[in-house]
Amino acid sequence: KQDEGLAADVSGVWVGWWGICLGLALTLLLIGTEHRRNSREHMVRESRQDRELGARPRESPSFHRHFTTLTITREAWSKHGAKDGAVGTTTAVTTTLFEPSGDGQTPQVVVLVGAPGMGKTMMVRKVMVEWGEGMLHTHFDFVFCVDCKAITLPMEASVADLVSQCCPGLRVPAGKILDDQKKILFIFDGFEALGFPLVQPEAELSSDPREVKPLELTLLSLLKKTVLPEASLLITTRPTALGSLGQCLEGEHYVEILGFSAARREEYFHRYFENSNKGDMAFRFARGNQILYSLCVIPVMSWTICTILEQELCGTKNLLECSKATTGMMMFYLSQLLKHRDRDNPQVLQQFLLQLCSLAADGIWKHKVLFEEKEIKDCGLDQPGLLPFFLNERIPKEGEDHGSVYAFTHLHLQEFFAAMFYVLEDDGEMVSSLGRLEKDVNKLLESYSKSRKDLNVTVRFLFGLVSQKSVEYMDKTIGCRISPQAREELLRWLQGRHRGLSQPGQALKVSEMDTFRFLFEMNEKSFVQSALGHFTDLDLQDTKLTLYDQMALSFCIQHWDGLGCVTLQGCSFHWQDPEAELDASELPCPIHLLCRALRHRGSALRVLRLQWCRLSESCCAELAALLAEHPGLARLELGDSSLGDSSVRLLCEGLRTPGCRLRVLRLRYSRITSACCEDLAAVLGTSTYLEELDLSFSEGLRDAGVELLCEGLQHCACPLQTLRLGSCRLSGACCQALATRLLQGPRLTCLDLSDNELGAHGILQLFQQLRHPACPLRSLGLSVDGFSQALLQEVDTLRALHPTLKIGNLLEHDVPQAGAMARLPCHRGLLPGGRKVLPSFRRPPFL
Ligand SMILES: Nc1ncnc2c1ncn2[C@@H]1O[C@H](COP(=O)(O)OP(=O)(O)OP(=O)(O)O)[C@@H](O)[C@H]1O
Repeated sequence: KQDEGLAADVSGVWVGWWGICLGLALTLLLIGTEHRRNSREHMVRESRQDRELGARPRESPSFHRHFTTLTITREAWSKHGAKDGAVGTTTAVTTTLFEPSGDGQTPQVVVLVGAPGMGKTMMVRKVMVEWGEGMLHTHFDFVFCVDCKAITLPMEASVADLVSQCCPGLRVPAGKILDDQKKILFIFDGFEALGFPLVQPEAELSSDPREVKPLELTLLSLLKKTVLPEASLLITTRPTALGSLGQCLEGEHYVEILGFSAARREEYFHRYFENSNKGDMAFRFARGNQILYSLCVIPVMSWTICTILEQELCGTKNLLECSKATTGMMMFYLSQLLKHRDRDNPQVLQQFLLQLCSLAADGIWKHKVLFEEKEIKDCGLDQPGLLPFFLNERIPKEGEDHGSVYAFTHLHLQEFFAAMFYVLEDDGEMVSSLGRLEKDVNKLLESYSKSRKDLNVTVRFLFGLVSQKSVEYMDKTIGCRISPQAREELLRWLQGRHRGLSQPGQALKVSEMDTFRFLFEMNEKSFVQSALGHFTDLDLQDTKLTLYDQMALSFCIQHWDGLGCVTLQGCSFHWQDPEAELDASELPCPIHLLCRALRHRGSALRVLRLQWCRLSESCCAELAALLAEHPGLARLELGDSSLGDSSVRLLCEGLRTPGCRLRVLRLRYSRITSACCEDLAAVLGTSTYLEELDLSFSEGLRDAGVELLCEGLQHCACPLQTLRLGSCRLSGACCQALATRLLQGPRLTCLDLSDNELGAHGILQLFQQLRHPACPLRSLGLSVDGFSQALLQEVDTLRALHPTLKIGNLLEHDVPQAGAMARLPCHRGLLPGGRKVLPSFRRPPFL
């Protein structure tokens, strides 16, 4: 319903770009010397009037505010085909259209080429506004704009009639205006829509602006310059019509619109949304989804996304709840694309789409984005009423003898149609001329799993298309039938692929991010439950999680009841492009979505591993809230150089709450100092659950920190069994405090002090306590390789007293992945003195 409402709401916008009548059938805009100011003002008003948003004038911003500069290439085309060699890419400001080119010549005829929705009409409007305001193109006194999409034929008129008819109040006779040809610019917008034959005998054409002829001849005379040969022309066209246009023109200059550059995409979003917060939010959303962001190069796609997000923001005020994943946006785009087609015969569209999708899929399998004219014809796609919406004609290079070649406007559009190929209902009558491609979903999925990672986007769209919502939307809004049959195959494939990846006897884990993306595209709770119900672990290591990924992950976690263990070691959580200039202070903490999902009712989470994730303080506050609310969470592993005292203090708040039942807390490789140890000691003193505390490799902890921790250990309720302080740059100074607590903390069975320089005296202090028969310790971590003979003898004595006691290096090496190594406090694991942060693996075995 919402979708329908949205489509109805914005229908006005599409009127503009799909070339349905904007107003007058033929718009001629005119300025004469004596009327210049009045006429210009009038035209500026006209051009600026935002017809696009006519449906909602309240929100209608000025044309200037909306217009975003486009990137163009000059002379990308020539009559004989695409130019060889480098093509200059310029950021277009309209002034450049009629500026002298490299050879110093001012172009008289400019052809503006662009795929549908690339912004040709917008560019024309910009030209008119700028000229009308007297800012640009001031060498023209008269500008006439012909909207080719709205011309109704037949009709007879001379050029002078056209001028007079459109400007009835003009006191200067039209004939007089036309005398000074050089001062006139004619704009033909949407040349491809001219529905008349362009080949006419020269003799039929007019050379006199006052001569009355059928309108098609009058217009053709203007294009072929048999009349007003010194007037300038600006012609916009989709690539499809370039061939026929080239036959009419002489000495033309070609300019191709390439769309929005990266910077302009961001600018467009901010221009679209009046409210800068909303603009930021919407852009962040699009930026966080690589497919959408890439599609935003096409202005109308940017518009599509903004329009949908605007609606979402009205409803939820928060795009994090936006369920419109990529497929949803594409379907909306498609629905608008086909809005004004003839709906009388839906079978024609279904048949056309079947052929189009078959072509797209065939291309995707063969890594092919260009299609020859023959293929298009063989498939029956050469239908003028439909083809130009989907495929753009490219003119071959000089010397190439095959006909024109065609391409989809964007690779992701081809991928979308390729996915549709697998699910579009076929009434059996269609005889595919491609014929070769099998509609076999399993083959697609298997190839993707094995080697064809490039099929990822196609598979993603496939999941999106078979959702219940999509099937209904496509049927109702577009009139095209999708079969949800493939759902079963998709489900079996998802269940099977991770089973294969999990080791026998180990927990069944999901370790591919794309699974979550697929499930998010489908967006069905029950499907997630069926797909993930058998798995217990999630393990994504060293993955860069975009905002889209986080949304997908969080959606799946919320509906994954059996999820017990989450390992996201070395992952990064991006809410925006790291290089973006957007203010990040307003953003929720990077793991907000994850924590929110993990808190869902019925969550079976026991273990959460987030080492090497560079978590900020605000993340620790979120984790504290999670600890407080999630009594099932038993093990939390964090740690890297971003974890400091204030972060640990925040965590301690969560640890002290009655709801927290954490048993194991690992805070390794951190920056913590003795400053936060009082808080940790308080936790040790009060928690009745915490059994293991691991602060290994936290080099700022030092002896003072350990002494403070020992205060907590003395409480008789302290259930701590394992305390790991390996590689914390401790000296013998902390040994007295530790030795005393060895007997007081009745449950402490493992103390790891490996890779610290405790000195013989400190070690002997510990050994002395170990001799006591009541000492519960079973493992003592020490670096024994430098032990003196006397110390070794002590070890033997202790072993005789406690045969099960282990003394030796206990450091556990959860060495981070290659990428995460760079995030260590000191580069490449070396401290300033050359000492290794990560201890050597070459340790002697336990004594
Ligand atoms: N420069 C721009 N600045 C802001 N928005 C733009 C710009 N260009 C295009 N758009 C958006 O894209 C939509 C389509 O643009 P436009 O109608 O100019 O495309 P077109 O190339 O003329 O398409 P068609 O070939 O279908 O006529 C516009 O209605 C507008 O929403």
